[in-house]
Amino acid sequence: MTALTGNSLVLKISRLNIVRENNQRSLTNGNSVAIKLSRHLPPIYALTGESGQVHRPVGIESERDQASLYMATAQDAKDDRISRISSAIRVIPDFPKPGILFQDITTLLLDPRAFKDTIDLFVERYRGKDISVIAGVEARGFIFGPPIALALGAKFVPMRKPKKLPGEVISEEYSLEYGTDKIEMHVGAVQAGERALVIDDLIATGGTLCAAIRLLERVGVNVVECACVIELPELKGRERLGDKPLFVLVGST
Ligand SMILES: O=P(O)(O)OC[C@H]1O[C@H](OP(=O)(O)OP(=O)(O)O)[C@H](O)[C@@H]1O
Ligand SMILES: Nc1ncnc2[nH]cnc12
Repeated sequence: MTALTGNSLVLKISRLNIVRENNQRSLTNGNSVAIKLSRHLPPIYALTGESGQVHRPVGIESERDQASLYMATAQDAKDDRISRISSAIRVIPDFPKPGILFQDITTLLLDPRAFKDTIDLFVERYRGKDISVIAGVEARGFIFGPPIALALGAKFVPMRKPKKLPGEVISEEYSLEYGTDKIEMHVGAVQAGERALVIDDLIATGGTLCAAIRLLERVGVNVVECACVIELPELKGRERLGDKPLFVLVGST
């Protein structure tokens, strides 16, 4: 539904409305303004709703305008989700050791919308990419991996800390921002030739993801990409991954 109120154009799109008022854009819930958007958009525009579907804009002057409008608005909706995710992550100084700025994703999990946005962004990226294995790293990769695996119709393979898995395992050691550790995977959980995505909440030095990649590649799995919610770029984990693609949603918050 579309309505003109004074100099405001209101587009009702599923549960979100867009208002243009005094040359400022706002998202509204019913008639009350909830969020002011800061980025510039073309004068008349569309919005991707919760389903990710792009709604058709009105008053487009040319095919070219229309194409750039779709791109701008899809990007804005994506940015909106990213900023919601970023603001839902809490940062705790000096945990677990002095000098560490701990990125706490438990607050993201308390916000169902931001948590869903996180999963949706990963699923949108990997849908149709023929991925049969989602390998999640203990512990926080166990939170984000399974819903992605279910949405993609892939299996979830836990990469566990030592002595947790009951069957025959292969293991890899790695160094951390604070300490060293080891991860293990059940023999037979994956087959040579499968296409895998490695998921974790965060990349710091990249040691954990590199160990996960080594484990999978030792048994002939093709690791297509690694995906994390957060990257700490100053720790150069991306460089440690070398040519292996890395997809992240937010830089350190
Ligand atoms: O890029 P890196 O330097 O390897 O660090 C990243 C890893 O560190 C954190 O896990 P942590 O080892 O603290 O284990 P936990 O999730 O079991 O607490 C984080 O969840 C990643 O798995
Ligand atoms: N700064 C950090 N915050 C949360 N998890 C981490 N793992 C390694 N470094 C971390």
